[in-house]
Amino acid sequence: MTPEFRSGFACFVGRPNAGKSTLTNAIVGQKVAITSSRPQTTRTTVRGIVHRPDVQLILVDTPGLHRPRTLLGERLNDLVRTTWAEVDVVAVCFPCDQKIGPGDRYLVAELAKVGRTTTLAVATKTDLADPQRVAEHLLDIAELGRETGTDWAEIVPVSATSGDQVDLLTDLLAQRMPPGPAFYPDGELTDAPEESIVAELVREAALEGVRDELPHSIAVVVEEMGLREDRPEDKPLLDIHAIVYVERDSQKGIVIGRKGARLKQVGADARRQIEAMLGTPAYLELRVKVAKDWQRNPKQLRRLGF
Ligand SMILES: Nc1nc2c(ncn2[C@@H]2O[C@H](COP(=O)(O)OP(=O)(O)OP(=O)(O)O)[C@@H](O)[C@H]2O)c(=O)[nH]1
Repeated sequence: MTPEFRSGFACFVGRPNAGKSTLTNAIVGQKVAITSSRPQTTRTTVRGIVHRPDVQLILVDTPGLHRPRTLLGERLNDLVRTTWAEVDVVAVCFPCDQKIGPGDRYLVAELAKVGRTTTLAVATKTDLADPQRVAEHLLDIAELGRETGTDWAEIVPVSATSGDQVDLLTDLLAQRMPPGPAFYPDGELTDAPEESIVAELVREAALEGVRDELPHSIAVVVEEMGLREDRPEDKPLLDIHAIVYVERDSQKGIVIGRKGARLKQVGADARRQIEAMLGTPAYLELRVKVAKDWQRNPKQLRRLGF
């Protein structure tokens, strides 16, 4: 008898910078979610899809949960909680290079309130800690489970960067998917529309090297995207017009740079990534606009897709 097909959803949660996006990418085997060394990079729920002969595992990448200070912050937290309630497995990431802290406790306690999904603990970034420290970290995670009444289905150490134990984690997640038919066609790796992937790649490039509060002020919207007409079939060109939004005039200057140098670099970096991701040469036009205090303004948030 062939085993029953399984299919379901899992998500990684954890404090900002815990390595959730990198782990999603490592499991899917292709760049799907954007990553950066800056916390709170992830804003949208991007799915990565793992296809196996007997299982389909859909990974949902959520923003970090934090104490909300703006309307955007509140919306993000709502999005996180909704995701927790809907998925089959939640995997909490605890980076090995950092001690368990109040942020982790808050998150696990909040997660315990949702209380219906299977929870796994993942000790991420094992390559950054020596074995002794990893062992201590695993004990701390177990202790946190006892404190919060969380019954970890597994505690798995992994390194997304070196790939160590990534396959094991994938197996453990896959095993916990419920029986059911596939949700997505074979071979599809993400259901994020191409426009949103492109917008995220532009945002990722724009975040490179900016400091302080500016990273949180940047949002990108793709206004128009389509294959240029009058091109020979074997030489397609994708035209993309995107807008980089900031919150204040002063930030506009920073993003554009001296004589437009920074924006040009951002465009070149993003275009390379877009071409690699979509497999088509692209022409990318970027403009920078100010959307005053968009993180606090409901109308602006809607326009920017939140
Ligand atoms: N050495 C090492 N670095 C890692 C590993 N996983 C992630 N990182 C780095 O940690 C940083 C944060 O990784 P992300 O995957 O963006 O973290 P995240 O949890 O998705 O972050 P947010 O979206 O901000 O919540 C990046 O600089 C990654 O390169 C790992 O296994 N080993």
